[in-house]
Amino acid sequence: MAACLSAALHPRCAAIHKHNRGTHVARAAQREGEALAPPLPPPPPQVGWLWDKKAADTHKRLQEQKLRPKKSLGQNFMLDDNVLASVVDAAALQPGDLVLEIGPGTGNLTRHLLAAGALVTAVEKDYALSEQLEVEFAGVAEMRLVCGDVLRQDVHALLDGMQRHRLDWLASPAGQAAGALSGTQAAAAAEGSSAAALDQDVQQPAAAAQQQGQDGDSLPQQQQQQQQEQEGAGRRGVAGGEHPARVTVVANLPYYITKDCLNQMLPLGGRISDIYFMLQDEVGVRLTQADPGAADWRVMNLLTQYHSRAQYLFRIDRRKYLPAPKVDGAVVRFELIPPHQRMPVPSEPDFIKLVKKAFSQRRKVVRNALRPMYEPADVLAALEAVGLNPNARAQDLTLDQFGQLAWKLHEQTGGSGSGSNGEEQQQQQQQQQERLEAQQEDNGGSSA
Ligand SMILES: C[S@@+](CC[C@H](N)C(=O)[O-])C[C@H]1O[C@@H](n2cnc3c(N)ncnc32)[C@H](O)[C@@H]1O
Repeated sequence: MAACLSAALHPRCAAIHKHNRGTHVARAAQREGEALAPPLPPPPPQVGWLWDKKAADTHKRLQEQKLRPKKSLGQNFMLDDNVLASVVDAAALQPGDLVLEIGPGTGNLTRHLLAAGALVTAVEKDYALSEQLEVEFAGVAEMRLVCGDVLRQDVHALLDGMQRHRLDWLASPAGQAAGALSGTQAAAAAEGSSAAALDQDVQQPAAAAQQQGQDGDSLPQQQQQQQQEQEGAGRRGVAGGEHPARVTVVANLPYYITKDCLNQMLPLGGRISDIYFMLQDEVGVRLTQADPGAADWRVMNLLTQYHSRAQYLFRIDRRKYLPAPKVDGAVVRFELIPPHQRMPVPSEPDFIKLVKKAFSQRRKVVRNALRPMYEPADVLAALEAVGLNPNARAQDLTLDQFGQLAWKLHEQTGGSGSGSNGEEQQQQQQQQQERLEAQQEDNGGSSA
């Protein structure tokens, strides 16, 4: 059997990786259809440097550091290592996978991610906690810390930095030994891989690794453009440097930034494969179980469905957090859909604008809510043409129905009703054409 990555990792991680090796190789074998060796038992929590600090001791450690949880930063630390282990287990990380962690806090989740062999980039807004993390993880080649507000990051630059981190790491003794695993990993990676070419930004990294304080408003357009360039990038890489590696986002989120983080990350399918968010239970239920026609069918449901397949994984008792919030938590997985696999629409930015506008005045029927983007008479004609109730409200429509409405309005108005200028429209049509071509290629060249 090929040498294990874990043996070459930071020596203090070795004991934990010895366990993980069994689990990861077993998963790879499972994908190859081989007989499975019985999985190893979970590691005793005290083993190794990573477990010198238990999540349950968070309160004591904060006291020693003369720190208190900050409500303003949504600091509800997870005290139960079993919950954290379940989150990381659900993410089925392979050694060498890239993980973006939002809000590492006291590092409780971070330790589990590192123990799974991930290369972690963690963004923490709290300066005092960042200082502690810097000390704790000093010299750990698998860990990068960014002190800043995740919502103000240029996420593409952040992701580029993560891929460079991996290339640097692969060139290090730890990564070199990991290369010996590539045969097994490649087999595991084959599932879901789109055999993509190396993304240029990985070879020629963008100049800025992070731009704290950057105007957040300018990001979506830039993200969108880069996203188009990244279309087709592989979801999973192998241990070698030829492909961008799979990126997973994992976070125990401050509840109050959940929506903003989803808006920021959901459109990044193609660069990010999955997101595992620990969020408010009620939000998790709503995002994954609400149906059209119900009061809790909101714009975020449509955007979530458009960009991802969301799955409620499990509930978390509020008493497992420090301090305990007023509501329970939950873990939700968002499997991101790459741009060319999303539901086809005439123009993605216009489609999103249309959905948001339709929901902006929930009590109004869609044809009135969409004013002045579209004339009510045009909307009425479009609704009737696609067989929808002319008095439909936004919360009555499914994602598909919004798609049909967008196409019909586009056909009727030639796209002019959306307020786009001609140049934008041309660009959007070209992007749509490229998307269709990519889709046809995915379907083996058939135009069906
Ligand atoms: C719910 S706590 C989770 C801490 C740790 N991951 C855990 O599971 O115990 C949220 C963390 O996110 C950090 N945070 C809050 N807002 C942030 C932001 N905008 N960007 C990055 N980190 C943020 C907080 O300081 C805190 O450490």
